[in-house]
Amino acid sequence: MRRVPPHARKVSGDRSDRCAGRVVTRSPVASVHRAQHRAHVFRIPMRTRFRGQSVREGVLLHGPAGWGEFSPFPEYGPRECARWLACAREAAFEDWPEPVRDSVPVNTTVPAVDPARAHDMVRRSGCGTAKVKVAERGQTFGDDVARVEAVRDALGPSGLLRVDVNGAWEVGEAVRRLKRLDRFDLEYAEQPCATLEELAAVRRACDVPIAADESIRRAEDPLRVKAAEAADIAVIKVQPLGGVRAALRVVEACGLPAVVSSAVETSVGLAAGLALAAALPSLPYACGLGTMSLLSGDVVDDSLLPVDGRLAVRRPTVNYQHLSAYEIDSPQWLSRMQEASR
Ligand SMILES: O=C(O)CCC(=O)c1ccccc1C(=O)O
Ligand SMILES: [Mg+2]
Repeated sequence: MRRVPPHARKVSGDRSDRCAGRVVTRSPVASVHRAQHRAHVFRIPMRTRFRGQSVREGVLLHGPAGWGEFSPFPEYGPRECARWLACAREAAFEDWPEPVRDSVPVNTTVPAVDPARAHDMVRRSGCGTAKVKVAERGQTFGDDVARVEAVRDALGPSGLLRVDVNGAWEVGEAVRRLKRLDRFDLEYAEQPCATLEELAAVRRACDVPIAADESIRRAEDPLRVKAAEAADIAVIKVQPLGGVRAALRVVEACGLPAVVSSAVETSVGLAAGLALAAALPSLPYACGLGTMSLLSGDVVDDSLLPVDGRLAVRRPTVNYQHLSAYEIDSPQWLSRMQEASR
């Protein structure tokens, strides 16, 4: 008999009656109606603006295997959203791979805030690795240098410091800027340019290791990164890749070391990323799963907050009292989920 892994065990069975079941049927009217009973739309304010957003919204699904989160970013269309939904359904109805470790190292994520705030955020996080957002719209490269300098100061010389450019730079600009930022000793640079070809060119021209994020998360073929010699590291997000098992297959096929990273989810969504990070045969880098502190609240008791830079592997359970504080009535979200399931 197959053993049910601890994180796939049924959660707080008491309310499962009103939450179990699938959202999808052939009839849009029936399925949206049904979804209203089984899906919970949430809206949680962020502590700091991140990626131009000040709230995080999505849908939580409850099934026999546990809770799943469907929280695609606003700009994602139905085709991309289908993979995010597959991740939520896997969490609610299927099982996850067995963990091979009981904790996962994480980085703290520093949004495009001023240097004093960045310093403070890193110190409070307790993490020895920080990822700093740079190239924010409306800011200058001088702002980036000041933030990176503050974060290096907060980490001390033994800390690891990575930057995330979200594809904003041209090749020449990226090479010059990464060389300047490398004064603060960069562990790697995430998505310095938008395309694979540009990433490959930057990688050839500078010593800073390159990580691919959008080139995997938003690509038709996430495996092209390896063939294009565009990156040293693959940033892996479970929702955009269609779930824990699908993401595990991407990691295996692409053959690059993986950094499992969040999409700034509640602890329900983070738990899926944590399950992947826990199951990977090798985990040489800290993961980007330390994002709970970017949200002003959570839907579980036992929030996935790192302690001493590590997340203990577990799967927290939704607390309906916490959920009710953030639950909203949103037909738009239910139809978004509906469209993703076609
Ligand atoms: O990797 C991390 O440290 C946190 C996750 C993160 O940065 C992120 C979160 C939501 C959307 C995009 C990104 C990104 O890596 O670009
Ligand atoms: Mg990124």
